[in-house]
Amino acid sequence: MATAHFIHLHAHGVNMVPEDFVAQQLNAVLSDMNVDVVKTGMLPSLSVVKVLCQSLRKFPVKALVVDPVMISTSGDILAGPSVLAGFRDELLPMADIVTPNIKEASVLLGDVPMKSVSDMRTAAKLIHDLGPRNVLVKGGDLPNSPDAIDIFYDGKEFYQLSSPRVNTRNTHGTGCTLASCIAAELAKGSSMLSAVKIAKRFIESALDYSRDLVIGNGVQGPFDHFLALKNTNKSSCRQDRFNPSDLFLYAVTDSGMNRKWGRSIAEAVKAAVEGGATIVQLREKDADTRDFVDAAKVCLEICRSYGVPLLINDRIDVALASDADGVHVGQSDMPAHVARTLLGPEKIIGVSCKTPEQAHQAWIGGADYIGSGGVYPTNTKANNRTIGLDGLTEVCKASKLPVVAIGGIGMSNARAVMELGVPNLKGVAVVSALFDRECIVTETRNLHTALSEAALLIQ
Ligand SMILES: Cc1ncc(COP(=O)(O)OP(=O)(O)O)c(N)n1
Ligand SMILES: Cc1ncsc1CCOP(=O)(O)O
Ligand SMILES: [Mg+2]
Repeated sequence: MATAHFIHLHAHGVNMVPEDFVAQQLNAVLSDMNVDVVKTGMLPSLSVVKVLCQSLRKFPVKALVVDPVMISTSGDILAGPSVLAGFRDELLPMADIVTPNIKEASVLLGDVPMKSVSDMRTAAKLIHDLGPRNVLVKGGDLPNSPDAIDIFYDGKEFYQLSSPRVNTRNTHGTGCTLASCIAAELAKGSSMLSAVKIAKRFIESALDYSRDLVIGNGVQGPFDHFLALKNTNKSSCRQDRFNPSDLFLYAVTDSGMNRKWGRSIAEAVKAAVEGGATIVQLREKDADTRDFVDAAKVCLEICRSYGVPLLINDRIDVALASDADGVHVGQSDMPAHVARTLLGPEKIIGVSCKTPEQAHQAWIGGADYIGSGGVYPTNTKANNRTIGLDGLTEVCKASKLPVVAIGGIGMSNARAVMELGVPNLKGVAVVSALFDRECIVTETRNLHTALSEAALLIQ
């Protein structure tokens, strides 16, 4: 079977489609189907812009995504001043979101300089004043920036969305894909900010996946949109990067407890996964860095053989050195967005949150899940405020991310936590009830059974 690649060619010539033919085509599609979302790409003339606006007035859609293609990433100028006037006067006021890169943002605003993230914010606001409901200024081409920073502005708040810059020549078509992905997510019912975040993460993953592709001889190569269909062994791009149901029974180790019971970290981890732990975190507060990395590598082999993800508490360096599946960070650890930049799109990032506001920030920062607690008082973490079942419920209800409950949870109360049945609550994280016990396998098995029974009740 031939491999399909979505190929964007550099412009070698342009053949304009007459505007009445474009009008006919739009009429044929928009009158025949209930189109929810329209996304525009390159619009070559003012008359085509006008035809499009007329059609959209006749057949209104739920969302219009405007990718103001005027200058390609490769620097080709794709639209002249009259098209620019059409964008400003007619199309942008109808748009639900417009997604200029920094060169396009500059041109839209009459060639203002765009040299910094602060310039991007100013531009987002000024473009918003032209009429679109939301603006995403893409900073992929911003010079001297180690990250790909985009500014999203919804008319009230600015959101700085950053992702690690993927070092590859295969960036051709990223702008079109981002806007198409936003359109697809909106059609599926996402909110605008969600759609933008999902699209950005898709681009990041696709760039990472395609970084070494060699297709054609252009300065830029195309990237591969079909990464999700490929069965790859590339560890940086596992198929199921994170499955929220993995949070069901989250075993968190403790070096003090292992010492007390005379066990190595690896022995403790092996027992927990044998008993049915669905995800493991190494929380080794007093381990030497070298020992920690070595132990993580051994634990990773054990966990991989059970198909269980292994995360590292606090230590991004140890996660990177051992190629663990991700990290868990708290409110005073490395911020999630920095961890994301360091670890890349495919690693799992969990963030501890006690409040809805922290949960919102974790989501903005690109986390995958939230650990919320202490639900009950605990001796395992000193000076940790207890939030109770009410605090947990509040976080779960507000969260856009899956949540795992933590703190003082064991056989006596795990059912009560699960039976809350609140949205997003996926499981419990446990330290002492598994690791400060004589037989870790038995304790894990019993807790797994109790949680499964409770989960059945709330279905
Ligand atoms: C799953 C999970 N949730 C919360 C925490 C606590 O993290 P943090 O607040 O950073 O505290 P420490 O564990 O680092 O002491 C966690 N580790 N895991
Ligand atoms: C790490 C952490 N974060 C909030 S509570 C807690 C400790 C949980 O340990 P235990 O399960 O023994 O109460
Ligand atoms: Mg921490």
